[in-house]
Amino acid sequence: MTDISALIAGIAEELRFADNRGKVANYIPPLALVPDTRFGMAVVMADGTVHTAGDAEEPFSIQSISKVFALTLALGAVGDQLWHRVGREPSGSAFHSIVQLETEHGIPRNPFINAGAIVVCDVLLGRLQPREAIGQMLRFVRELAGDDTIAIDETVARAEQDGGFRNKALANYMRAFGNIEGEVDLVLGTYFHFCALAMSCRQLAMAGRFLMGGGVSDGHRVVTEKRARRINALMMSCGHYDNSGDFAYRIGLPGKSGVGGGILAVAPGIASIAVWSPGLNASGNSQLGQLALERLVQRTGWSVFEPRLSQGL
Ligand SMILES: NC(=O)CC[C@H](N)C(=O)O
Repeated sequence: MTDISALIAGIAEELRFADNRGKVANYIPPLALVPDTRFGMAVVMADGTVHTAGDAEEPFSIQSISKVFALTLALGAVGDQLWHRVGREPSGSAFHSIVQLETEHGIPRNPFINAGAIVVCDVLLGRLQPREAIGQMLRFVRELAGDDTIAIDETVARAEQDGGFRNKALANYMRAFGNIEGEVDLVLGTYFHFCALAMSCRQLAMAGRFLMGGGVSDGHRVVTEKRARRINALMMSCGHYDNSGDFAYRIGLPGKSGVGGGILAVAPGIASIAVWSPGLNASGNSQLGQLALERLVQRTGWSVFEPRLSQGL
């Protein structure tokens, strides 16, 4: 039996003095203030045991990782109807790219790029007021994590509302194609509040349990097994923007990153994993977070592409 606590403590120690730490995002001013020396990791095993290392209890801005929770809520609200308005293919483009929207008639490639997540928010607002949708999201992640202290960082939400010019362009552009139905400001306000959720590695790994557990978290069914499998498939193919292929190649787990430097990764049936290191690579994914996950899967054999001997292969 591998000692997971010792394993991740070892990885945290190895990466402590890494010199290629990536660059902290600065286009959202409050994110630029986070020191690049922060590093946290949390692993929740299928049996419920939790292992943490480094700054695993410190909340950080989960940013695009919220797109996983928003997608889950939207699928719950409208089911497969969602796929009329957003695709399921990797974009091969940057997270905030606009280029494909012109030739693809305002239909974003997938729900994990900004354009796709903005459409997902618009879908949620088809049934709820922004305040209700934000409240629903907060209740959802609190329940998934089993932790009522999770909050939204209003400073981050406001900073994105004050800047966020690319997101405004994306939303307006999609509105021109008829793929945003609500008021652009309200849709974006909701989107920015989702992105501004602050969670620690422990809270995030706890919240990811339903994706590890075939849709079940802590004995409660959150989504069907089929839906959990499909969300994992989207995370594998699209969770890291134009870096998704490389993430699958190196790590081999469904994962979703955010520009706050967090990554949620899922080893189905085995573990839910969160890692945080604020420095980003050129595609906007945590540089050391990916390296830490790569080392973890190399040492545990948790990649989904690993032959599972227990299944008689
Ligand atoms: N990749 C990300 O985490 C991007 C999210 C960020 N809030 C944005 O919209 O730009």
